[in-house]
Amino acid sequence: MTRPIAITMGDPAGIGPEIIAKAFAEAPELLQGCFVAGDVECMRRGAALAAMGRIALPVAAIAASAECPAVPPGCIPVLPVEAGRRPLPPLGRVDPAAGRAAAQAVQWAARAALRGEIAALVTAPLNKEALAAAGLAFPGHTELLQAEAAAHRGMTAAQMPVRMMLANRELRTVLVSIHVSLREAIEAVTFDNVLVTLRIAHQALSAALGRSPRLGVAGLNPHAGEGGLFGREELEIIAPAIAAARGEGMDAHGPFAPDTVFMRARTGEFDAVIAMYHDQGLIPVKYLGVEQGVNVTLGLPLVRTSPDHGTAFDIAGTGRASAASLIEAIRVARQLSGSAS
Ligand SMILES: NC(=O)C1=CN([C@@H]2O[C@H](COP(=O)(O)OP(=O)(O)OC[C@H]3O[C@@H](n4cnc5c(N)ncnc54)[C@H](O)[C@@H]3O)[C@@H](O)[C@H]2O)C=CC1
Ligand SMILES: NCC(=O)COP(=O)(O)O
Repeated sequence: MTRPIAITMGDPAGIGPEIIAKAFAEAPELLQGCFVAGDVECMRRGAALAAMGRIALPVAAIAASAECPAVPPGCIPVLPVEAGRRPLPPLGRVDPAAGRAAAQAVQWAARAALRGEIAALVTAPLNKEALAAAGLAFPGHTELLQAEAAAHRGMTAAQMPVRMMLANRELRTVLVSIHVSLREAIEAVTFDNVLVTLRIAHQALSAALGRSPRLGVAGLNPHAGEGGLFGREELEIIAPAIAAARGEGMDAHGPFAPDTVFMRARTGEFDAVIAMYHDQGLIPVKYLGVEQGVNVTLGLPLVRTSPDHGTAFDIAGTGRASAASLIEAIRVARQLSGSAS
């Protein structure tokens, strides 16, 4: 039997519940066998927003993921992950209770995936300020999932390196560092971090593509340092890491000027670009359209995807949020987990 896919509710003060309900309404076949890990009342509010005055999809509480197939089509199955009822958090602002609820859903789904109960988890966005306000020490899903997976295997987080990949149908980028200041990100451009990023990207994309991926590596500095005129990280750190990766049999190239390497990948020269820090890699993908991008965590012993956007507090409660990126994330989770719809 195909195992179900859990969609975590995200921060209930944001657009998560609304876009999940829209995904159930707009892509019913793809969503078959999916259930929401979260809160029933938050999902009912999301379903009402998604319906925009029409009849909202019904929300059915389930007690276990195994009950998912018994829920009739056209109904949103929700597995409550927190005991008892809480007041609905206000929409569109940072709220510690909402941050806690979002984190509990992710923790529940991570553990269910690690014990093999679900095929994959697709995470609706959470708000990092709300997560911190709730007292959680993780900057985002990526680090939280890394900690859960490492603990499950009896390892430290450092022993289970993970990387963020953002991808759409034209471009993939894998990041050397994620949620740190730009100053720290520059410090994180080390031989080991670049080589580990190449290894993780190579392994994940080899499995996905069925061949060795062509990896283009961005430089850190303008013009990839212009032979040392604008910085020496390319000469002293990035090029040696690429040479080591090539020595391990990877099809890695660069470092290339960061302002043109994405264009080169998009026109087919590389399967993915290794970006030296968060914004270097995410801006090109997001600029191609927030509705297309999917965030995939590489290096975990589970499948996790997510839309490429955040909680969009500015439009929460207006009914204007697009479910396109979430639907794409569910499609990719199905592909990666081999779970047919
Ligand atoms: N996977 C996740 O959990 C992610 C969480 N975040 C978090 O979300 C919070 C807000 O981040 P922002 O930088 O404001 O980015 P954001 O992606 O939430 O919003 C940026 C802009 O895009 C619009 N937008 C986003 N998603 C949309 C959608 N589905 N339909 C229509 N318009 C949409 C928003 O209205 C806003 O104008 C932060 O706490 C951030 O850390 C950000 C990215 C991913
Ligand atoms: N900018 C992407 C982002 O912040 C998503 O982070 P995560 O929650 O997937 O770790």
